[in-house]
Amino acid sequence: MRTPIIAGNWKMNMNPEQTAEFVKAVKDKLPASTKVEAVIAAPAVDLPALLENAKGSELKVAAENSYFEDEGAFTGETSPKVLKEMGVDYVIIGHSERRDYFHETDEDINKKAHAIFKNGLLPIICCGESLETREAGKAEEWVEGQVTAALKGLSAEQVSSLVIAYEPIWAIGTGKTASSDQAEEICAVVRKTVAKLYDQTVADKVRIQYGGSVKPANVKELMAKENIDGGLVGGASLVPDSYLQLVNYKD
Ligand SMILES: O=C(CO)COP(=O)(O)O
Repeated sequence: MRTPIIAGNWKMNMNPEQTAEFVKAVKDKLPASTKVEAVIAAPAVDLPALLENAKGSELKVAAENSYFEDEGAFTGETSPKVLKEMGVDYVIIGHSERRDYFHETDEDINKKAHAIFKNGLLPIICCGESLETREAGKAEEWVEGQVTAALKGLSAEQVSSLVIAYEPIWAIGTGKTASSDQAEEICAVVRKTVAKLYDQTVADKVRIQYGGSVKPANVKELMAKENIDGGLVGGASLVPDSYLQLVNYKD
């Protein structure tokens, strides 16, 4: 019922030429978007190359961040209104790297979610605990808190259409994947939180990704879990062959 969604998050890697090369290498080998949605989230500077080369293909395009205002004196920020005009589909918000290095708060992330919907885009909202929080036995309540704060004021219809990515910080770029059971456990908490805030119908519609050292070798096991509907993939999404193995995990 929920269409799986595998998104590469390139982070601050790749330039426009590499972006064009990548898309040319994958565009004819992607699954139908009704079977698995294949997404690439690229740095803002690469989005024109990504959009241009992905035209007419099954590839969906995401920005890695956007601001909560449409325009104005906000030096260095990216307008969600312009992202929509360009043809972008999704925007990642609340990635742990943005929370940690750029001090983004739950409130900022919530404002960004509203701005993204206002402009007709869909957010991929990230959440996830640190190793310290996990070891203190507080992962579930931490993630529940982040999800609750991010969704504040959004309608049931909006929440039904968005994506939440559970990315335990200790598993990002470390090669340490959460076991599929650990990932499933917290993804189930995310869904339960949505059910508590809205209702079970909304919770059954929201798509939940796992992120943190996802690779071709573990994608099938993760995707087999009941509450995992997709992956948000860093390192393994930078190479066409590995990206294609991920999005074609059903074959
Ligand atoms: O942060 C991530 C995706 O947003 C995960 O990165 P890695 O897949 O490189 O661990």
